[in-house]
Amino acid sequence: MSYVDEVISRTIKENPSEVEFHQTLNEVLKSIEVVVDENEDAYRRNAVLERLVNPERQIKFRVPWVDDEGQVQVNTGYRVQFNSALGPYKGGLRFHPSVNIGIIKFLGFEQIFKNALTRLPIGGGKGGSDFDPKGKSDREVMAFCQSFMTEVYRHIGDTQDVPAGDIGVGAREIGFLFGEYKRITKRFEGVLTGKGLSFGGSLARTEATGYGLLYLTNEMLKANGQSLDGKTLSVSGSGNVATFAIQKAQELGANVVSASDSSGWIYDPEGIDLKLLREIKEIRRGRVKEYAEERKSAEYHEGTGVWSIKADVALPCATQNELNLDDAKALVDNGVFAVAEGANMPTTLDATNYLLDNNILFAPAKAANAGGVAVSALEMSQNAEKLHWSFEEVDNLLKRTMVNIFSDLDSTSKQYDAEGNYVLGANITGFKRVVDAMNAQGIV
Ligand SMILES: NC(=O)C1=CN([C@@H]2O[C@H](COP(=O)(O)OP(=O)(O)OC[C@H]3O[C@@H](n4cnc5c(N)ncnc54)[C@H](O)[C@@H]3O)[C@@H](O)[C@H]2O)C=CC1
Ligand SMILES: O=C(O)CCC(=O)C(=O)O
Repeated sequence: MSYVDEVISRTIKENPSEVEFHQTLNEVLKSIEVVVDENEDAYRRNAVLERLVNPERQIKFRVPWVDDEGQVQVNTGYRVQFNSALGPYKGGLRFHPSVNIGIIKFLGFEQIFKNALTRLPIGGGKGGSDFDPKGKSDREVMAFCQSFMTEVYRHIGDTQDVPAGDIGVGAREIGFLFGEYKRITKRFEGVLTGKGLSFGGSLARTEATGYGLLYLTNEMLKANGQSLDGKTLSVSGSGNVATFAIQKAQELGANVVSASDSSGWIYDPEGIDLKLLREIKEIRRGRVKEYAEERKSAEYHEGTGVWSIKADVALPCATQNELNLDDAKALVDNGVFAVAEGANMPTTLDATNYLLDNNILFAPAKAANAGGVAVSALEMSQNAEKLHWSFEEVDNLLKRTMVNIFSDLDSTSKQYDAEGNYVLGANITGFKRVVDAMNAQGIV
């Protein structure tokens, strides 16, 4: 059995219920096998893969809070500090009822390589809770965030571990978490990113993941003789990533015809009216169904199925495993020629392989959505020097980062005789950077 296969099977055996973590382990480790084979003796002796797949630290804790009826509720909190070879642990917090240790570990493992791709000094981590902010009052969300921070503050800091948002954690939650950190520690520092602009947040962080996705997609299309101008785009999700992906795609001349949430999806052939969608999602905290009730050109469909739309480019921006093999077949049948992942691991492994086998341009999440964490790292820099940069400065650095990431994927895929396989390009580029740093730092 190869070293990679040994490590995959041992890790699965030791962590049997962590199915999403198994999925990313398979994707990443199988595509870097060629590099591992070249260095097998040294990697085995130094247990490089064993150290890579085992988090440096994982913290699980109780989060008790009081709801509006006076009832005590108890949720579970997690912070997985996966790898600090390149810098302080960095990665978001997810608040969603589906959260468990397997999901946080998959996200944390992906984050290691994503952060490496940005070339910025950030290690990989992730956290969250099975708390569901949906339907909770602001006071309940605050009570939860304060309780969460009461435990997690002792493990984080601006040079140790810097959490941020993810699903269910936006500006409101980051504000509550920051306030509690400051109260407990007496420190006003860049311990979280995605903060409000008046207390250390960076311009363009809110837009960064969605904008970055489009900058990278644009590069991928350009390198393959295509452009976004005049193309039809199907997008899933209607949260932070989807919103700013839609906005930038429209600015680049594309017609975006869909969005979704966990209840269903909308199809609007005249193009998504982003002002209406944002009003429903951000102000009313409503469902995408309301969009179709208010806009004549739109239809609403309950459940899944957003990938059955005829389009040129698809951008999954909702959640993991939202695009399966049947969806991938529908995309190919409907003429989609490019897929770029805004969400983390939205495409199942068999769907990814089907798309690659059918020569669909495919930008994997750890490259395509790295713009968010890249601007988070720029927020850390601004906090460290106690300065604010302009929107244009940050946006230009974001654009440059995404252009560089694509260039790295492209050249690595060519170097390993797999031109156009950006999954392999991303995994090998990220892996080499992390492992070089780990090796230089000794056995830690
Ligand atoms: N916010 C950020 O900066 C980054 C987010 N991501 C990833 O992007 C994805 C979306 O995150 P955000 O937009 O930040 O979260 P969000 O909480 O702002 O929005 C999530 C959206 O996905 C939808 N959704 C959730 N579960 C769904 C399901 N089962 N089916 C269909 N829709 C579903 C929700 O209704 C919501 O519209 C996640 O995979 C996240 O990990 C990745 C990089 C950075
Ligand atoms: O901005 C950050 O630190 C986190 C972003 C994130 O969670 C992600 O890239 O998945």
